Amino acid sequence: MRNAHRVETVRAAEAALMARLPEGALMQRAAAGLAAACCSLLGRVYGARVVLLVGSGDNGGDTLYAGARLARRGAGVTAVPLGARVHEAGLAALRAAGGRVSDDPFEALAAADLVLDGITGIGGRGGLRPEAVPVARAARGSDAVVVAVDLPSGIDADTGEVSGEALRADATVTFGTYKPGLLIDPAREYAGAVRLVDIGLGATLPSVPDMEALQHEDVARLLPVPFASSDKYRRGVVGVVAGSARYPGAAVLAVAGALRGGAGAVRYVGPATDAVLARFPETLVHPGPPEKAGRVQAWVAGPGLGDEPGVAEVLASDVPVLLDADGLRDLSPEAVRGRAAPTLLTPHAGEAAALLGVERAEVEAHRLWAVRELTARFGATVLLKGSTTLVADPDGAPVRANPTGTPWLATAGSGDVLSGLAGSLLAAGLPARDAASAAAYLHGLAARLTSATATPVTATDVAATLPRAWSDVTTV
Ligand SMILES: NC(=O)C1=CN([C@@H]2O[C@H](COP(=O)(O)OP(=O)(O)OC[C@H]3O[C@@H](n4cnc5c(N)ncnc54)[C@H](O)[C@@H]3O)[C@@H](O)[C@H]2O)[C@@H](O)CC1
Ligand SMILES: Nc1ncnc2c1ncn2[C@@H]1O[C@H](COP(=O)(O)OP(=O)(O)O)[C@@H](O)[C@H]1O
Ligand SMILES: [K+]
Repeated sequence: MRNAHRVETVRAAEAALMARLPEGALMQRAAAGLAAACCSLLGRVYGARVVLLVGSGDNGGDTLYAGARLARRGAGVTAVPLGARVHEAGLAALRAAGGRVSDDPFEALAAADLVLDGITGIGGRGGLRPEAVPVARAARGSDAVVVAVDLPSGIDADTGEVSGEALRADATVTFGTYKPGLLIDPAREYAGAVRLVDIGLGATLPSVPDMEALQHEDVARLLPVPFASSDKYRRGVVGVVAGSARYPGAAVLAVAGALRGGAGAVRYVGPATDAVLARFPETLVHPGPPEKAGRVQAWVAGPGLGDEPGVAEVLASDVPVLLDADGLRDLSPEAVRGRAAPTLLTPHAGEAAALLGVERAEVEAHRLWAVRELTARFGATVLLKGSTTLVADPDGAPVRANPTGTPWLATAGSGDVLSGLAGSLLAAGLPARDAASAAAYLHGLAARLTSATATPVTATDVAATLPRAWSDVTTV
């Protein structure tokens, strides 16, 4: 599991740890880890030209001490102070190691091999200040590798929001724990590849994080495995209410996802039975209504449904229900709140915006807020799709950010595959939060495996690659 903690939590844990350690020890740990990461990125340190962008706080201090370590190994290190103050002891260490200070950032950046962004860390508020903006742009425009210290300056560490300009890094070296902003777009994209440096904070951080991201081994533990005594009904039957005369393909894609999600059987209910059977003869089909179709352990309703009935009927059932696409249209919180069994909503940003009564751009800029707000209003588990898929649970468990996926997934019908897959995991008995996050993980991984050759993927490809993703996750 990759854990993330909010600034307030990090500060409290740091204070508790610092009380047990000699003064400055934590900053030295951070600087040592940062310098080591820089050495591995540079390959050859001796003679490398390194520029430090130094703000007025401790983030600048980390950067100066790391710069001093690189200077001692023969790098030519130039610090560019950008704040009203500078970490004096760090600056003295850099000078003692042979580093220099320049007030012309542009000259230094033009020749740099490596740039360290130490403008702001967890103390940063708002986007970059105007005077730092041209410097950040010059860093990005240079040939240098840009490494953000703790986090890219200008992003919001707690939410992943970016208001104004932020520095775009190739890599981020973060200390002690991930920050939520490093897991959530738009900020996540600014961070590049994130490397965590252990500074001993595990001893004082709370065991329940503020956010988390599953890894292969976590997903492997969640996925259902049949036993010798299993039969198809005990493995779970997932019912799929999807498709219409206009969108029969959505039914096929949702069933494709459902067949690969570990349920023992998939029951399709709706008008696209011919299309579904032509593609997947193993499907049990029924024209509807859902309550006449036979027993299921979970329902998926909505993909390509148009104005076809079925949503109200599945909401009236006493089993877990996943609503997607047309199943979310005009959905009232009361219809969901009154249910005894779990409900999982899987909107994309546009659907989330409609449910919240805001513009789509608002959801995209404030993804964490949007997923939490939907969860609170509907009393349901919510999977918000998009560039970073988020899963929030009404019981207040840490929000999960999905670390897999690729923008190639932004292709028609891929969401239908996801809803079938997540519904199948629900039917197999996973709690809604686990079903949603394991499904997003496998779905994103399947898309990555499919697009490994940098070619466009189709929703059908993603569904067909789900078994490879499953095996990739379970054979670590
Ligand atoms: N507290 C600790 O024990 C440790 C802290 N460490 C480092 O310390 C950092 C936090 O240090 P600070 O609390 O000093 O905070 P920062 O270094 O993040 O920055 C705070 C300073 O930046 C200014 N500032 C705020 N927003 C700005 C903006 N948008 N543009 C320009 N300047 C802005 C503030 O006026 C303040 O002077 C962490 O991110 C980490 O890098 C590490 O050394 C590990 C140990
Ligand atoms: N920019 C992006 N980066 C990564 N994944 C994305 C991006 N845009 C969309 N996705 C993913 O693609 C899928 C699209 O689902 P959805 O919007 O419901 O499409 P459809 O309705 O056509 O099936 C979701 O899993 C979503 O998370
Ligand atoms: K930084």
